[in-house]
Amino acid sequence: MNWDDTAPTTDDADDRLVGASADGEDQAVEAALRPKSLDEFVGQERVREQLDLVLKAALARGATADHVLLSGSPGLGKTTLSMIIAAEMGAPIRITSGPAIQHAGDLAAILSSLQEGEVLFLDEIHRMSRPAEEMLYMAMEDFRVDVIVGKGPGATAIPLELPPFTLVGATTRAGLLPPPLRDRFGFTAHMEFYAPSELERVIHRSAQLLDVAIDTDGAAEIAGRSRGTPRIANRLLRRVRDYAQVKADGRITREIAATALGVYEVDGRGLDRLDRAVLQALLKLFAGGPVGLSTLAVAVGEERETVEEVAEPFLVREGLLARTPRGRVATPAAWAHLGLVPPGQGPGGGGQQGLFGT
Ligand SMILES: Nc1ncnc2c1ncn2[C@@H]1O[C@H](COP(=O)(O)OP(=O)(O)OP(=O)(O)O)[C@@H](O)[C@H]1O
Repeated sequence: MNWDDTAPTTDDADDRLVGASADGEDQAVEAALRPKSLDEFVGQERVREQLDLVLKAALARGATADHVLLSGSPGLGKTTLSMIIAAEMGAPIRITSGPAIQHAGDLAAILSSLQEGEVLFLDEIHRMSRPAEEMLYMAMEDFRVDVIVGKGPGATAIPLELPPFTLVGATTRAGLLPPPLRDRFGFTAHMEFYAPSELERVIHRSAQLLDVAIDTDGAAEIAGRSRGTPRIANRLLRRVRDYAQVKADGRITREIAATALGVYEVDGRGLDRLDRAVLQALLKLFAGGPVGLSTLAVAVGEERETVEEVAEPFLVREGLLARTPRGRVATPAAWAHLGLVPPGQGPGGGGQQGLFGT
């Protein structure tokens, strides 16, 4: 057990410039930067096209849209898309999350106060309590809930009719949803990470809304470091804007963006200090592995969970690190990224040249 209050937790560690979760500042600015319609929503072409059909067909029938499940990593636009669904349907939206619904009664209170056609956005739907989840099954299918009154043998179920509504569930872990819940969604969309060209469009759009001057190369530089995630792109844009205002004439060019993000220790591929520390330990101390997770964590002075949950997913996704049954292994791309030479591959086969060069 760890009694060290000052040790970084995974939450602390994700409170970083390239963390995908929203921090306080993000929440304040995000409302202003959210696209308001499907046309404004950048990327995710297939999801957009399919959703457009689902919504238009429902509108044409004068019906409420089918329930929608959105899965994907944080910051890819699930909340934004749920608001767009409501806007496109001309319906109000109610926003809540799985952890906020711990009792079936909490859910019954929300469901029974919905208006006809309203969109209920349930973020982190996989974290709802079991009894609430079971109540949701019936609500989604039959627009009805049974409210249990009393306890024990005298308890009675009072059926309560609900107005038709659209549930938009969001989850980062679609695999954790019980099949009966997953099956009740009429439309399921998996949100992918964004291509750099799509993030450039997000950045140009946000720069315009924030009244920041940015050229094409400046946007490309920020996009390349944004880890496929619009939330990170918007956050990096704000930090680069600060730098451009203080150190230059306010205009963001490639050079300004690269220098500013260098100050914030976000490298050309979007790795930050923690990511690079993990890679450097793996390459320099363990010759590229395989090495066990705990040993690697001790070497970088972080918690095991921090390395596993905060740094590794992106390193694996980028093809820089592999998780194997024998431990963590660096890929050739990792050696190249840090400008190091794998053992045995240096001039003359000696191997270690350049190993401590950066
Ligand atoms: N496709 C997009 N086009 C433009 N901006 C986007 C897009 N997707 C997301 N954004 C921007 O990224 C930010 C984060 O998006 P959002 O809050 O919808 O993500 P999320 O997937 O709901 O994240 P979380 O899982 O943490 O709730 C918002 O400010 C939004 O403006």
